[in-house]
Amino acid sequence: MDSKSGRNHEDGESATTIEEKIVKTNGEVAMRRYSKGRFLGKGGFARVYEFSNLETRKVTAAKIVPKESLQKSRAKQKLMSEIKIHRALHHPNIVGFEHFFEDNENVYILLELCSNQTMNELLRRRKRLTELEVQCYILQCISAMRYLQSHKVIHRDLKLGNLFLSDKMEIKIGDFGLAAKLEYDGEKKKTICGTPNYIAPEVLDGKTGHSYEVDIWSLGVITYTLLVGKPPFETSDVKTTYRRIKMNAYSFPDHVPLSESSKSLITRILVNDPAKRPTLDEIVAHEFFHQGYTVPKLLPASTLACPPSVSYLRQFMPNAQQTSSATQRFSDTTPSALNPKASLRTPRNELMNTERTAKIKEETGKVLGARTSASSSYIPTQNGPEVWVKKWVDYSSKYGLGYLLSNGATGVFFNDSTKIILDPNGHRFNYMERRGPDKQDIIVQHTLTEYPKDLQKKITLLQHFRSYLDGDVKQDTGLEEEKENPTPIYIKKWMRTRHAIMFRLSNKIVQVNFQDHTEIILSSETRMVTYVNKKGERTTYALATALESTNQEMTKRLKYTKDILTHMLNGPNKGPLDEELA
Ligand SMILES: Nc1ncnc2c1ncn2[C@@H]1O[C@H](COP(=O)(O)OP(=O)(O)OP(=O)(O)O)[C@@H](O)[C@H]1O
Repeated sequence: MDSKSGRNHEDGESATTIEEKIVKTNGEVAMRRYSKGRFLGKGGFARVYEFSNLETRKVTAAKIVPKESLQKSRAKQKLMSEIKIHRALHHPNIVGFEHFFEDNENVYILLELCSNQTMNELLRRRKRLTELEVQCYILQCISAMRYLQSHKVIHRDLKLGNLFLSDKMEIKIGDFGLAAKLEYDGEKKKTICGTPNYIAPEVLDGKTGHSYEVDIWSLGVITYTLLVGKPPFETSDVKTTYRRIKMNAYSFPDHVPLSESSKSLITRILVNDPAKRPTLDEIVAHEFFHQGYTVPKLLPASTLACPPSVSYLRQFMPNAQQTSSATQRFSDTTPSALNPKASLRTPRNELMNTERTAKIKEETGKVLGARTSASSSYIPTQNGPEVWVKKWVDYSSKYGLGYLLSNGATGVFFNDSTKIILDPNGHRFNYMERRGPDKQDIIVQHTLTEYPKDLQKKITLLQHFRSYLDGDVKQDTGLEEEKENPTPIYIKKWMRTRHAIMFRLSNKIVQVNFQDHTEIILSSETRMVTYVNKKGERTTYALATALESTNQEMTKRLKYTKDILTHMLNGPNKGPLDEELA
């Protein structure tokens, strides 16, 4: 095999066509062309790009190693060994090896594309993971490690940066640059290799040689790092880290709530004598993985940015008894994961108090208004509206309006006028898009575990809004059967004025929340008005009675509501009460 690259741009970083020359068995020569796309990352010598096969359109990750870097025979040897070992491996939790070729300048290794980066980036975003997530990821690693052992392969560099995540959120072990294939069972390797934080003590010792147990050690370090947020032996210099590894000097920090079973598993694995470490089968049998609930095979993509919601966690638990205790622990171990970009999440109970809101505004400079609706603590009267907007956050400077309805559903009205409404139990959602000549909302239902790829960004945003707004609702929703809801209630329209924000719901309810915390909720169908006064007291009237009421505070706001509605329907037209309410 041979190839040549036909560059469109000289810098070699922009759009380029790479040609692979294929010599067939009958001597005929054919060309396979790839378009070199997005830069994915770089390692020691390699740069990795997205490659799409121009004929089949298949997209892969291409590791490009310049031949210049392979001049030393050791480097060449290492690359050949990586290719030889990796190409023979086929397992759902190992990065797929497609094939490799070379041209005059580079060696190209085409690998299965892992579009969700590595566990390194995941942990950077999330700070640390919940126990359920760690169980799910570690079990996938073990599945791949069992396969590696059955093929006599020691990876020798298992670390977060070599645990890739596919678009389906599967773990894929990659980078076989330091891997070794044993010739016979019981063979010991002597070469010192590995990454400082994850390196096993017997590798540092270098006397006795090492085997599969080094990967088990790294798995212990990975488990600790995912749960605690940093590696157990980490220090500012490599020598001290090595000293700590040799002395087995690590501890569990007090500020991170960890279950006894997780600590017990880590302690069992991180023992300096490799012969005393558990086997993969013993690890799987450890109580950490047997807590009376089912560990999910895969996690939703939303967990790339936010911890799984309590209602999501509940799906994996067989009965309410176990649910409450296990969910509690998951929540306790859940960090307040702030997405560095959106920074919407706040601790429970503090949600949207003035100080906190001010801080968020300061942090993001984006949130224009956020407060708890005065009605949030009120139970509707018999005649009151069935559903109203309980909390909202205006992030339309960037993405849209997020809101929580009184029935526990979370929704987003995106700036592109598409809408999402997520069921209270956090599983099913409806996506609304205005299509067709009459611009009607077309509603399509999906689940958070299965939805079209192009909705991923919107789902991540929905999760952010949900974590921010849904501080305490999830615990109240119970474990009721999920029902398909053919007519979801969601915000169809909204607007802001100087004094108020107005929502129009799909069930024709109009709600106006005023700056002074009063609210009008108007149901055109039942012709009822609910008024929430400055003290938060709520009263429901028939519309005719309300219009004739002597309660000036209410009638003024009712009139203002009418004006806003007129404004919305007829375009800008400053309401007469605008000045009065200022
Ligand atoms: N299959 C893949 N899918 C998506 N991105 C990838 C893939 N393989 C590698 N990358 C990206 O390229 C970066 C470098 O890849 P890799 O770690 O394999 O290179 P390396 O030279 O072997 O690195 P190291 O110096 O860690 O041994 C990764 O951190 C990742 O960001």
